Amino acid sequence: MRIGHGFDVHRFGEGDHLMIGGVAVPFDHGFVAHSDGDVLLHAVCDALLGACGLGDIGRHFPDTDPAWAGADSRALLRHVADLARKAGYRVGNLDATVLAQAPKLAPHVATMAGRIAEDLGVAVETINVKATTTERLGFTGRGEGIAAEAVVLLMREGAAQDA
Ligand SMILES: Nc1ccn([C@@H]2O[C@H](COP(=O)(O)O)[C@@H](O)[C@H]2O)c(=O)n1
Ligand SMILES: C[C@@]1(CO)OP(=O)(O)OP(=O)(O)OC[C@H]1O
Repeated sequence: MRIGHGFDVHRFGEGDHLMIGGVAVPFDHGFVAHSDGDVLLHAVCDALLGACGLGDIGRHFPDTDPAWAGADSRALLRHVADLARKAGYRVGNLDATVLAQAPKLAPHVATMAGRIAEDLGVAVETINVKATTTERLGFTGRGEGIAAEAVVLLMREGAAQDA
């Protein structure tokens, strides 16, 4: 078994929606980013890469490379899932938290979990997505941006589910 942790932050800029967990959430700002700025999927990518010992998202998709300008982070996640499979691992479970003062994310977390499950090729029960405010404290609490954390457990392909 291998454990991985991912963390990402994106600040707000102009726009009318936020991409979070592969879902376009209507909002009065967008994210400033090289890609679509999907802070949750970036944290998930980093958790998977970390568990495999494969570095981080910036190593695989440099933000200086025009190939990733405006990239759909679901495509990045599918690529990372493929790397994990090729390294001989499958996802045991994944748990993620989005730190956002606003918008309200509870109505979207089930859809986010479904999209992540689809991209990882696992059952939706394997994925848990939740949200918290930071009680108006810090940069998320001041509404300057959003952070996300993810923890993943990878199993050796062929190992029992609860091993
Ligand atoms: N952006 C957010 C933040 C939180 N929620 C939901 O509200 C619950 C309470 O949040 P606290 O920060 O007061 O713990 C939290 O458990 C989420 O269900 C949300 O939907 N969107
Ligand atoms: C995803 C990548 C690549 O487009 O860029 P951003 O969208 O800026 O995201 P970030 O989490 O800052 O870094 C990873 C990047 O390399």
